[in-house]
Order: sequence, then C-alpha cells, then structure tokens
Amino acid sequence: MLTIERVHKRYDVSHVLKGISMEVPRGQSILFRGENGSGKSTLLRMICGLLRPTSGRVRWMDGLEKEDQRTIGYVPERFPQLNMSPYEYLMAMGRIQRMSDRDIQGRMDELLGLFRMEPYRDQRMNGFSKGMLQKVNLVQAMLLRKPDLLVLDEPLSGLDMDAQRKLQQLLMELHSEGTALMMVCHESDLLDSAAERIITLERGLIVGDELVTVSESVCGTERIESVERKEKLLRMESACARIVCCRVGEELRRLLDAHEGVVMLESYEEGEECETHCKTHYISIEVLTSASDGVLRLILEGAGSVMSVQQISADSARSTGIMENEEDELCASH
Ligand SMILES: Nc1ncnc2c1ncn2[C@@H]1O[C@H](COP(=O)(O)OP(=O)(O)OP(=O)(O)O)[C@@H](O)[C@H]1O
Repeated sequence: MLTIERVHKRYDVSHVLKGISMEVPRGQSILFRGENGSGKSTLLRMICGLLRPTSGRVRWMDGLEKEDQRTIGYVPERFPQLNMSPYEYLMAMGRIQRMSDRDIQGRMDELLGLFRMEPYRDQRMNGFSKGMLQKVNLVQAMLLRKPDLLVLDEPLSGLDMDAQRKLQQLLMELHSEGTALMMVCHESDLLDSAAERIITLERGLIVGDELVTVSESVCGTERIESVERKEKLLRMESACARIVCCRVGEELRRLLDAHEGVVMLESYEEGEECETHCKTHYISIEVLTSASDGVLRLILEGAGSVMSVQQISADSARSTGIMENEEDELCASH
C-alpha cells in the first residue's frame, strides 16, 4: 500500500528525519513511539502529504497512487479554538470531502453522540476545553465512514477515560473494516491493542520495528509476543561500529539496508556507474558489533569500498549524520 524510501527531512540546519525506510501493507495499524522531538509528527505529516521530504520518497501503490483515489483522515496534534460551532465546522469539512449533507449530519450525530458532545453542537468552539476540542478534532477525521488511512497524532490528548475507551473501540472497528491506522501516542497502553506493529523512532531514525501477534484467549484478545526485531537490538549492545562512509552499488545498498543489525544513516546517490553497471551510492551505516564482520565481508565481496570506520558506544550511536565526527575516525580506507 505505502512505501517510504530513504526519507530525509531538514529544516534549515536541523536534520529531523535521517533516512526512514519502511513498507506498510494495505490496512496495517501502526503505533509510532519515541521521545519528544524524535520526528514522529513530521513523519505522519509527510505520510498525509502535508510535508514534502527533503530527499527520498513516499509512494502509494495498490490502486491508491493518485491523491483523489485515497481517503485519509488526519487528527493533528493541536486543534485550534475556532470561532464557529462544531456543526458549522463539521458541515464544512464533510462538504470538502464531497459528502452529502444528509450523510454528514448522520455521521456527525452518531460521533458527537458517542463522545457526549451533542449539547455543544451549536456552541462556538472558542470557549471549548482541550478535551472538547479534541473530540471535535476526532470527529472531523472520522466523518467518512471508511477512510483508507486514519492518521492520529496524540489522539488521547485531553480525553476523559470514557472517551478514551470509546475511541479505542471505534479505532478497532474501523481497522476491522479495512482502515489502516497510524498513531502516535505517548501516555497510554490503550492504543496498543489496536496496533499490529510498533515502530520506535529515535532522533530521526527507526530504532525498533516490531510486528505484534495477537492470539485469542478465554477473555478476549491478548498481546502475547512480538516478532521481527531489527534495529532495536542496537540499543542492547555496548558498542557498535559506524561505517562513516562507504561506496556501494545499488544492489549492495539494498542488501545492507535489509541486513539484520544494520541501520542506514545516510545515502547519497552518485551519477557515475560502477563496475557492475548500476548506480553508485555513498552511504553511512551503523553496524551491530556482532554483525560487523559479516557486513564488512558483504561489502567487500559486493565490490563496495569502505572509506572510513569509527567505533562508537551504543549511547552515542545514531546521534549524528554522515561525516560529522570525522576527527574521531579510527581507521580509514580499504
Ligand atoms: N516547521 C518546523 N521548523 C523547524 N523545526 C521543526 C519544524 N517542525 C518540527 N521541527 C523540529 O523537528 C523535530 C521533530 O519534531 P516532531 O514534532 O516531528 O517530533 P515528535 O517526535 O512528534 O515530538 P513530540 O513527541 O514532542 O510531539 C523537533 O526538533 C522540532 O523542533
């Protein structure tokens, strides 16, 4: 459904996303985790098409390539105190999405009722509390009954317990009907039960990617184990190598990207062709100590060349981009 390929985002001097690559099968539900400022909201905005990557690309497939072929509901992190009523606002939002007035009113009544917001339907929102605004924010994103994708940035923010539970149930219903979910949520495990995959970001990089399997237990669905760990392992290692700069062909770059224990930090394409008649890339990677021998062998056997390497502790891993720590390099050139 959706492929994110080596996406970078820079704002002036700040490098916010440092080479995000992932594939999202149609209808998957993903929970993004990570510390403040790790790049979660930036990534979500990019997936919605609100931000353009500085480099790399976000591609839709499976018949959803064109913008007017897909429907995306988006719950932004902050919702403004508008000088209009929920009714006026939601009617306008529904019409923008080419819904009929009848459909908008039916869905609006259903959702405002669910969140106990009917008494406030015609009041101006500039006097609303944070939680009330958040409920209107959620309703606007879910006006369309079955969006292809629902993107929720901190959807629980300000909600009371009753509304949190109802939201969780609503999301699970939407997901079971085929809507993909992408959620950022800090404070609660409530949304975990709606997620099939948990992705952890750290300083603009994916450092954890787990598929969550669920099994039916006597008392309902229960999370039992997570599978597919990759970069997360890096956190547990006391040291890992950073290959600061390495020159590789396209095939080798792909092999390294998919290699267990390797995190791609940067990748720059070069115009000229290498011996194997494919594009040449300059890449920067971090490699788990236990995987480093195998990775080096792969690079050399694949006609790549390593131009510099440094040893780093896991704590300082993933903190900087290509060539920023040149003075710390331990060895250079093969
Ligand atoms: N428009 C912008 N201009 C400059 N810097 C920005 C802009 N938007 C985001 N940033 C910076 O990008 C970094 C990542 O921000 P982002 O909001 O994506 O993080 P986040 O993981 O969602 O954080 P939080 O959990 O606090 O919401 C931050 O350092 C932020 O200051």
